[in-house]
Amino acid sequence: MKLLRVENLKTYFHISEGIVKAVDDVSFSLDDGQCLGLVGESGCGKTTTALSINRLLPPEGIIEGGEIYLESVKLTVLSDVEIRKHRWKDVSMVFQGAMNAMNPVMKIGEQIAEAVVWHQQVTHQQAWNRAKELFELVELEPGRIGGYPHEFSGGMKQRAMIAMALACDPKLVIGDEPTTALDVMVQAQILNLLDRLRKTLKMGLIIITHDLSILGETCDRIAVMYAGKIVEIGSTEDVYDRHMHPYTHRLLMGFPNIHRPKLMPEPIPGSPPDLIRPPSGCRFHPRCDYAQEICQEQEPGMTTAGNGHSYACHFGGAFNG
Ligand SMILES: Nc1ncnc2c1ncn2[C@@H]1O[C@H](COP(=O)(O)OP(=O)(O)OP(=O)(O)O)[C@@H](O)[C@H]1O
Repeated sequence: MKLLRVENLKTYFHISEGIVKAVDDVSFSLDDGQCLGLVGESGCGKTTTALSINRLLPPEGIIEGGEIYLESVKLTVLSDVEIRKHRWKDVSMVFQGAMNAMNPVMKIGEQIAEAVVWHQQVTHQQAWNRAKELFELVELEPGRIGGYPHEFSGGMKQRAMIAMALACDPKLVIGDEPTTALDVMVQAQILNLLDRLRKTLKMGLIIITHDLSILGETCDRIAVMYAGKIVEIGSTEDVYDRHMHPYTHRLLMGFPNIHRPKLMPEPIPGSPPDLIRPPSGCRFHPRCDYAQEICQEQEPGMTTAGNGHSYACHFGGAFNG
């Protein structure tokens, strides 16, 4: 059975300037134990997708259409009280920058134990024992459990945040930019840790990032988002080596790549569009080197390239010459 199914999700923010179509008809799924990378530039709707799954949207954010299923539970129809039973226990999130929001005057171990008490009916002693188990699970030195946040490096704090997310043995963990503030070596260690945990705990994992180049070792599949839509999705190999969407191509060119070490990273000219008034047709057309008239006029549907690989482009693969 699929662990997660997101079907035609539309999440819009209603603000005084208009309606921000942050997630606009997004579909993807995740098998048990699988890791999916959700990638795209800032503002393309990645976090809104994750917050929709967890139903943690601010009041102006409304799920206007589509469904989200966790196994057979339709998360989109649950009341606020019902969804709380699933948060942390079934789906938990490691939030962007959360490691900087730790309580500076509380021992890290106590902060993990507090997360356990918050979500499970256990005594303080049981919570402390669980915190010790979680501490070891995320490969922090047991002797450091009485330390304070300022005594921990960024990578160690991020491990502690992951321990909190695992407090209730979730079926799915969503890491929103879990490595962004960390240096390259520590980034790789945290991604390896998440990958190991996913395999030992048999949980699903979604990694949200703007950096497509970090997902290769960890993810089974990658979904590329642009301006509120998934523009390409497929196995990691297909997205890296046989991608068809010009946006995926430009994202890959934007980061240093061990396969083409002599080439300098090239940023994508321009910036993602305003999602209150997105461009007509293909939303990427104003920034696309291969755009033709049809791209302004018609939104491309998803073209299937086999093996679960599909892309939304009228001229898929045009950059190959
Ligand atoms: N509370 C809000 N009110 C209005 N617009 C919002 C709100 N939250 C997000 N948005 C808008 O929704 C769009 C998608 O934002 P989102 O944070 O989901 O993107 P993202 O890809 O996760 O980017 P980042 O990596 O910067 O978090 C953006 O245009 C953003 O400005």
